[in-house]
Amino acid sequence: MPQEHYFSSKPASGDALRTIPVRLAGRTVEVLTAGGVFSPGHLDQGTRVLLDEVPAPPASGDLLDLGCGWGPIALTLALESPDATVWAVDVNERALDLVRRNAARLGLRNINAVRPEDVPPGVRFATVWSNPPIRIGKPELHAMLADWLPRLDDGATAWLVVQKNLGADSLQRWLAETLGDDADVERAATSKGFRVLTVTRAD
Ligand SMILES: C[S@@+](CC[C@H](N)C(=O)[O-])C[C@H]1O[C@@H](n2cnc3c(N)ncnc32)[C@H](O)[C@@H]1O
Repeated sequence: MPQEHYFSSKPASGDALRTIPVRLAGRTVEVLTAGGVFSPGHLDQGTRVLLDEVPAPPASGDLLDLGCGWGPIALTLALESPDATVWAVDVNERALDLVRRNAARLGLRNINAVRPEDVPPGVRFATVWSNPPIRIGKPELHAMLADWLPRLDDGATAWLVVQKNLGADSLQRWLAETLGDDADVERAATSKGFRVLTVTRAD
């Protein structure tokens, strides 16, 4: 059997549900998590750094959490921007199921938790927030970002958190080289061993 990762599409490992308390959008909420998804026992430290560093999201439009896991980023976007449409995208179907359940628990009706291929191709994003799946490997990560970042609206910004020891600086260079004049790539913050990178699409 192939080794299982948190990015398996159908995790085989135990799916016992558990609830954990997390602080999202300035309040403590109980969310459901399960084995076979990323960081099931607690809010990942990189995600915490991202959520502490980003400005308030746009109040309307389509907002993307790329690689949503059980949903801390998507839930935050939906709590902070109730009039926006939040796309929570992941290849892991158990993660998508957890996001749907967590949205229902919090009474949120503005989250679409879907596989990447199920986001209509015409949708453009007013922002992207992501703790991207570095461990899928560099070619796969680059391909994923090259697919999604050009879908930012003109002038819109993506916020990416990456562990410094897992190649944050080389990813920043790759983004700048690859996107060229189409986007401005910056290091917005460094905290607790993580970099927060921004990619702002040209107007
Ligand atoms: C580092 S985890 C972050 C999860 C969640 N956003 C959080 O902060 O806890 C990255 C997520 O990306 C997902 N992923 C892997 N490959 C992907 C792809 N090609 N497209 C979308 N998501 C992917 C993984 O399944 C995983 O849930």
